[in-house]
Amino acid sequence: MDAVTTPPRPTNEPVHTYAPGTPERSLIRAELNRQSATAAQHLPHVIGGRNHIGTGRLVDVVQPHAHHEVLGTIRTATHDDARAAVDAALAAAPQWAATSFDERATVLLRAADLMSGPWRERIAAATMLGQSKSVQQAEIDAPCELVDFWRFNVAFAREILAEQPMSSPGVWNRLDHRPLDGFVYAITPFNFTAIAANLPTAPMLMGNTVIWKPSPTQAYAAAQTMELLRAAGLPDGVINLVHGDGKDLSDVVLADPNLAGIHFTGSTATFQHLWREVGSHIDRYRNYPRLVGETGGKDFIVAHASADPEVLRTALIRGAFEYQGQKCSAASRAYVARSVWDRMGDDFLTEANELAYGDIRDLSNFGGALIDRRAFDKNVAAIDRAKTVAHMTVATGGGCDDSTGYFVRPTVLLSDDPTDEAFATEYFGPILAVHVYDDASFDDTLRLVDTTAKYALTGSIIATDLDAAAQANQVLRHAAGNFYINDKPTGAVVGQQPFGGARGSGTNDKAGSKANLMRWTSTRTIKETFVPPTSSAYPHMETDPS
Ligand SMILES: NC(=O)c1ccc[n+]([C@@H]2O[C@H](COP(=O)([O-])OP(=O)(O)OC[C@H]3O[C@@H](n4cnc5c(N)ncnc54)[C@H](O)[C@@H]3O)[C@@H](O)[C@H]2O)c1
Ligand SMILES: N[C@@H](CCC=O)C(=O)O
Repeated sequence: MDAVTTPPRPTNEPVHTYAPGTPERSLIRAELNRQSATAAQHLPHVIGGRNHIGTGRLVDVVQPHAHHEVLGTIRTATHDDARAAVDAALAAAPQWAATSFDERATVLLRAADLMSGPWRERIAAATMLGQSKSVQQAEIDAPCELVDFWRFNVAFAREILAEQPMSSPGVWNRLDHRPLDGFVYAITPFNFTAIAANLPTAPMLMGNTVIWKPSPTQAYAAAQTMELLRAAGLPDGVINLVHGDGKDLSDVVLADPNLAGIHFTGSTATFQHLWREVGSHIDRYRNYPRLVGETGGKDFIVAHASADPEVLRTALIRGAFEYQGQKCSAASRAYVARSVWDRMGDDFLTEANELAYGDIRDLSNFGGALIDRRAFDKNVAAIDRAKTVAHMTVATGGGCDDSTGYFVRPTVLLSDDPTDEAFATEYFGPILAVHVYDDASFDDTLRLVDTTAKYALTGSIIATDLDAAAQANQVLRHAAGNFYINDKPTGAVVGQQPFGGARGSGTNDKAGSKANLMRWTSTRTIKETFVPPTSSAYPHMETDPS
């Protein structure tokens, strides 16, 4: 059992600006140059603490904005690699479960300090190059959100351990927050280095051993994050990093009786596939695997007739087009009252048209490229379809160019039909569908927002009329797990806006919160009776006096 100690009180990691003349600007430039000039390395699996090359298909990991520049190679995990990872996770489990909470937490607190300090530019530059993030977008991801996940999770986990039941005289009740009885499979998306690192490390903090499969397109930063964790003292076999598309890996991992949980972030379709696979194996498992998945979104901004046009314009630009619209939280549908659109629509379209997307090594760019060919093709197809739809106009953008990188211009689709697929389908790119509604139709519009898409991740109401904001807050109660009033629907901060959504957007276990950490512990209740009874008779059984 752990002593009740007090870990350092977390505060959010300060966000650097990288403005001209700042020290961080010179440091990141130097690191971008260094990494760009380094010859591509093979990024091995790390199984049981050992680098493991494997024999699977070789895949290039490239810079999305300059796809001829190869950062590294990975090999897709085979059934043999998967078996080795399962064996390593199971072998490390008893010792890790017996390791005190403080020792487990120390690994993450040290990792957070390394990330905040000496590794800061290295991971930020890797995220920029591998995932095509502007320096500002990399900064709020890794380092900042990742440091926050690690520091806040330690504090939240300590609160969980400290919450104990009441005891009555003569009895001591305790809760033993055990790790799950098996291993956890963490499957992570391309778009956030912080999410990719949080998914294996949250269960690890609670005493579980983990198989971590990052996205192939995030493998470059993931490999460096794994190195950082090892430098912070992560014991061998506690997290086993296995690369690839996950198909062969899942054949083995999902069929293993010791699968105790899946910690997933990615598309709704992939999570549903995994859920079905688990269901088909349900009678094999020793426990019911915990399934935690944060998935897709079709996130909205609703502008009431009282909206401040400048606030709305900024929320739309940042919410829809930062990181090329590749955030699960990105605004991809907007409903704007006609009187407001008349005042800000042209300015908004002009600003969107002028946003600079390009090579993220040029710090003057607002954004970079889409992550890969698949994403590019999906967005091109969506724009091509929109051009053929009678009730829709491509109000700005629509340009696509994959000659050097997977570039799609910020695109606004204006539609008279708010039930069009552009208001319901997640394209995961810089495409915003806008419907301009009559000012008097605010009530109907809110109901439309609630029912058009299957997702419920994030959304915003922009209004200076507080009654209108309150009405939206009420009608859209189930339409978003993260709801914003007079702000963009992106940019949740750990410890401030716990993040996640329901309906088609996931299990809403709120990454970076106590609720999430609770999923990685299997609580045992212990009752100890100091002077136990020695007779089974109860007073009511005594004979009445005659
Ligand atoms: N709700 C959230 O918090 C959140 C956060 C980030 C991203 N997302 C969502 O993620 C999606 C974009 O990310 P993506 O393109 O990486 O998603 P994706 O579903 O294509 O891939 C996610 C991960 O699943 C893996 N995968 C796919 N099939 C697998 C299988 N059979 N076995 C094991 N692993 C498998 C992928 O290789 C990747 O590592 C979007 O839908 C976005 O909304 C959601
Ligand atoms: N938590 C991030 C989104 C993560 C998904 O991609 C945000 O709030 O913008």
